[in-house]
Amino acid sequence: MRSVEAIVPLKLTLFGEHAVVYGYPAIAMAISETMKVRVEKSDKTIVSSNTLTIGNIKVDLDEMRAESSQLNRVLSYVIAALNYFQDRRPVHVSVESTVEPSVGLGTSAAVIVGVVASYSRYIGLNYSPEEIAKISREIERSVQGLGSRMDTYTTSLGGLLYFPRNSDDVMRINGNLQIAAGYIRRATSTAEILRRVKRLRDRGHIVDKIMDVIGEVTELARKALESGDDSLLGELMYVNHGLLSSLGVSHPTIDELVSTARSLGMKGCKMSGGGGGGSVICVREPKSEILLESKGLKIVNSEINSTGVTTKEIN
Ligand SMILES: Nc1ncnc2c1ncn2[C@@H]1O[C@H](COP(=O)(O)OP(=O)(O)OP(=O)(O)O)[C@@H](O)[C@H]1O
Ligand SMILES: C[C@@](O)(CCO)CC(=O)[O-]
Ligand SMILES: [Mg+2]
Repeated sequence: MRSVEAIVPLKLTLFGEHAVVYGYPAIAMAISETMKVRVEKSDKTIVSSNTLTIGNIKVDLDEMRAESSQLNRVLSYVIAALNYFQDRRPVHVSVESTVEPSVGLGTSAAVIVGVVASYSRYIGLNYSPEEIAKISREIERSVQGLGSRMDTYTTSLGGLLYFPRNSDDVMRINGNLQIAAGYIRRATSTAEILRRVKRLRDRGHIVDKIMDVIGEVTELARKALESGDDSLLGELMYVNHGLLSSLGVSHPTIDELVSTARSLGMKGCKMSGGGGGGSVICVREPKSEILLESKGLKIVNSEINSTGVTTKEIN
């Protein structure tokens, strides 16, 4: 076999981001916006990507020098995913993404899941989606230091998923939600925002109280999803957004968007993912994409993806 291509869905966090890192519940959804990761036979280990901030790069990992710290940071998830495998063969890893990196859509998780899924199949391992999720979760945590299982599990397994409180379980939610989503570029990474939240939490108990309320909002949202109550779900999005804003993880443009949506009587919007800019979701209605675009957000395909990561061999 010459190569293996993985198609990985990106994800949106519906409720509970940041709090989930500390054991509170969360809800996320895999979406129809996807990333392709291809592993191909090569003489040397090379990584190329069409979307990284340093341009359309091609890097020879075997010759990459340690002092290249910018490169190291940008490629850290790909490198960690390849290094997970003891059976290291020279390959060309190419990442093709329709969205920019680090926009709150789980791009870090998608890159890892894509490499783990395609490389494992390339060397003849037959991992299940659950195994890919578990391995990818450990890789993401090893790079970021902090983080939950949410993004790696959602991009591996697909669907609308509920992550229960203080547990390693993942449950599928039997519900349907039409959402509109978009993103603005951000200057910072989720890893950096996670460190900021941790510093804030280490300074006092108020953060745990806020996260506790986020947890309660998430539980109510799960019930609203199951009963198809979009108007309650939308209200809960506004509340969750306000709580995230109080943790300092939002962004002026996004706060303004959410507050404009509320004053226009729209059902509900919130930031989604790590924050500091990045993604926004709204309960889908005729005005929602117009509002997102009017504030400069790039719209993403946000239909539900139910398959999770898939791979195919190319001969
Ligand atoms: N196309 C890509 N090619 C290679 N690496 C990528 C690509 N896209 C993202 N990454 C890696 O993921 C990092 C971004 O991860 P980060 O967690 O900050 O964003 P995100 O996963 O989109 O957001 P969130 O975690 O909030 O959902 C990049 O710095 C890079 O290391
Ligand atoms: C901010 C966070 O909760 C979601 C990022 O998409 C981080 C994590 O769960 O690992
Ligand atoms: Mg990430």
